[in-house]
This record gives sequence, structure tokens and C-alpha cells, in this order.
Amino acid sequence: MSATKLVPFSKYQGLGNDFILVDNREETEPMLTAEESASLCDRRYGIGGDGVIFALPGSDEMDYSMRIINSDGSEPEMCGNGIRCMARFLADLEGKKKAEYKIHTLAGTIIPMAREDGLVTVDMGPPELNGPKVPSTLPTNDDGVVLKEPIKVDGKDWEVTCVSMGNPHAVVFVPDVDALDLPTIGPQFETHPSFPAKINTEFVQVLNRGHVKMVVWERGCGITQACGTGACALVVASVLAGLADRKCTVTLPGGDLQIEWRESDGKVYMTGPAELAFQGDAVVR
Ligand SMILES: N[C@@H](CCC[C@H](N)C(=O)O)C(=O)O
Repeated sequence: MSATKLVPFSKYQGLGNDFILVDNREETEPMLTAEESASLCDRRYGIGGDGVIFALPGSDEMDYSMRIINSDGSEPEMCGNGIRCMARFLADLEGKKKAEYKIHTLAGTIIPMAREDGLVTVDMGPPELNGPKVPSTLPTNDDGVVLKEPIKVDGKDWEVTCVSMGNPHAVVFVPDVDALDLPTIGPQFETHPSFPAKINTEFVQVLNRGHVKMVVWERGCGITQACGTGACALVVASVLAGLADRKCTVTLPGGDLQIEWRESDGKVYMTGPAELAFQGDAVVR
């Protein structure tokens, strides 16, 4: 019989984008392998989740570090809904209603603030707009940006705008997000040869200059109810494309996020919920 261990976890969700949070503050390396994390994300045989997040100790002037594993076992650089959940998890562990943390991620320093009203506002840092750095091999404009570049997917013509929020995003403006066959086109965007690190794809319908609606196919997870980094990337892309203002409500399948790409410091700020769903001990084989 194979050895089993019991790992305490807390399940949090931000707009239905759900994560298994592990208190890893005593060790600098995640206590679960990528394979173990992926099996916990299984919705029939495990806890179920879009990813596993490890709350690790910080170093230098960082309060904590975050590592995240997608439900397929791959490791992304950042997760917007995930970092809101991690901030609320840390505040709950510390018995605080309100707290700000400097968190080291593979995408650099991210600063979430868990607020007294239950929402979390996150300083997501500046977007990366340089096409090759996103990374994408598509042609860029004179500013180095992949802006509404033609691409063929599933035999059809689309236009993508590429933005990195630490992790890569392709934003596609469409007239009606509800008319898309996401399970068919999503994986084809994700693995398109123009995106050497694969890609998260947000399909966006502009309702007005202050309100956009999106659906998402996430790298390493597929369809999710919400993507925080995706919401930030699509507001940046909408501003670049001249379609929206810097402050926008983004309606995702799981609810709304408030996003601002601030002119004064060039950073993106995201505000949204993060809530505890349940806690327990996971059996890891
Ligand atoms: N849901 C997340 C993004 C998680 C990472 C993504 N799947 C990737 O591989 O880059 C978010 O809220 O940002």
C-alpha cells in the first residue's frame, strides 16, 4: 500500500475562481509536488479547484511568497483572483480584518490589501506590453505592442492584443461573448504556435467605455468563472485599442471586478471579493 499524508487546507474562491490554500509558512519549498497538487484539484477524486496556492515565507522586505500550481500541474507566474484569496487567507490566519501584504511572486512584487468591507484591492504592478516579452511571436506595431494582430484559429480570422500581467494574455474583442464555442477555440488559442509559453485568452465584449464583459479560456485550467490577471490585461488592451476608459467594471461569468490602469503610476489596480468556502484535511497519496 502506498504511503498517505494528511495536509490541512482551506478552500477560497474569488468570483468562483477557486483555490486550495496551503499554509506553507514554515518551509521555503511547497509541501506538495505539482502532480499531488493537480490531483487535489480533481473535482471528482480530489477537493476540486482551479489551482493550489502555497503561502510561503517572505524574504528581504517581502512579507510572504506565493507559488501557484494550475489544475493541470503547470506553474504560472501569477494569479489575480488567487492573490486576493491568499491575502484573505493570511489575514484570517493572523486574525485580522484588514491587512496589506508585500508578496513575492514569480511575476515580481504584488501588493494586496484585504479591506474591512471584505473586498481585496491589489496593486498588480505595471503591464508588460512588449510583444516578444509577453511572449508572442506575432508582429508588433512601432511601440513593440501586438495590437489587434490578425491570427487564424479554428479556420477563422481573429485579432489579438497581447499583454502580460506577469503571465501571458491574448485579448480578443468580439461582438457577443455568449455566441462563442469556447471549448473548441480555447485550447486552440492556448497552444497556438504564436505563443511560446502558451496563453490565457480573454474574449471581450465592450458594453460601453466603462463596462466590458468577458469569458476566458485559461492556460492550464480551461474555462474558469473568472480570471483576475485576465481582467487587468483586457482593460489595458481595451485602452490601447481606444475602446474603453482606464477605470472599468469587468463582468466575468462569476461576477464583477473593478479595474483601473492608473495614469499617474502606470500600474493596474484590481478590486474584488475573496471568500473562504470550507476547510479540512486532504488525503495525499
Ligand atoms: N485565474 C488566474 C490566473 C491563473 C494562472 C493562469 N491559468 C496561467 O497559467 O497563467 C487569475 O485570476 O489571474
